[in-house]
Amino acid sequence: MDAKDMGEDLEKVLVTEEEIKTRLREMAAEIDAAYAGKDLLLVGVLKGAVMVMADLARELHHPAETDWMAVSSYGAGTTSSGVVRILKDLDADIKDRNVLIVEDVIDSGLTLSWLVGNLKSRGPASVEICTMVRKPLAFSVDLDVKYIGFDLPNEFIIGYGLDYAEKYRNLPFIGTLAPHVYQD
Ligand SMILES: O=P(O)(O)OC[C@H]1O[C@H](OP(=O)(O)OP(=O)(O)O)[C@H](O)[C@@H]1O
Ligand SMILES: Nc1nc2[nH]cnc2c(=O)[nH]1
Repeated sequence: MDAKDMGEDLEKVLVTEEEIKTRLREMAAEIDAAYAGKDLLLVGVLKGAVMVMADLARELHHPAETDWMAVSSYGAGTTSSGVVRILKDLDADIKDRNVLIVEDVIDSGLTLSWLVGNLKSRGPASVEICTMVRKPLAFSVDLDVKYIGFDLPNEFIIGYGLDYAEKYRNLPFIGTLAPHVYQD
């Protein structure tokens, strides 16, 4: 899917496919350097992180392992509540392992705050966070995010894994939707 396929539904592109590629390469280099000679388990948070995980993992030179979690936050519509439920847990035991959580977006930060606490209670050697997008609300929670693709304004974004009603995850860029899409 591309901008052409969106017709009038696309409002604007915020981050292009090329910008995502370049930034991922830079982030992968930082991660390679930080974990050189160390064990590394990438933990993707379904479903949004599928694209970041696939592209980041292939940019890494590190022979990192991958695992997945699916969580659901009880919230109405597009808001997060901070009450999180595990829908799919990790296959791996993370005791004494270096865990890097891979996310598509940190918005309120509530999902990640909960997830970091949950994973730390399992006795890992370390837990760090990598996200493609951070939004400004996340500054109000105490989250140390080591690797950030882009800081974007407080708008609802779609593409590159991010959905609206499960659609638009397969766009190669990050953008916003025209208001009529929400009203239809
Ligand atoms: O910082 P927060 O406000 O808590 O929001 C961030 C969460 O929202 C998105 O997931 P979503 O619940 O939309 O699920 P999905 O990845 O399956 O689309 C995203 O992948 C994060 O997990
Ligand atoms: N698609 C999408 N999901 C989100 N979850 C939290 N913030 C967002 C956002 O801006 N877009």
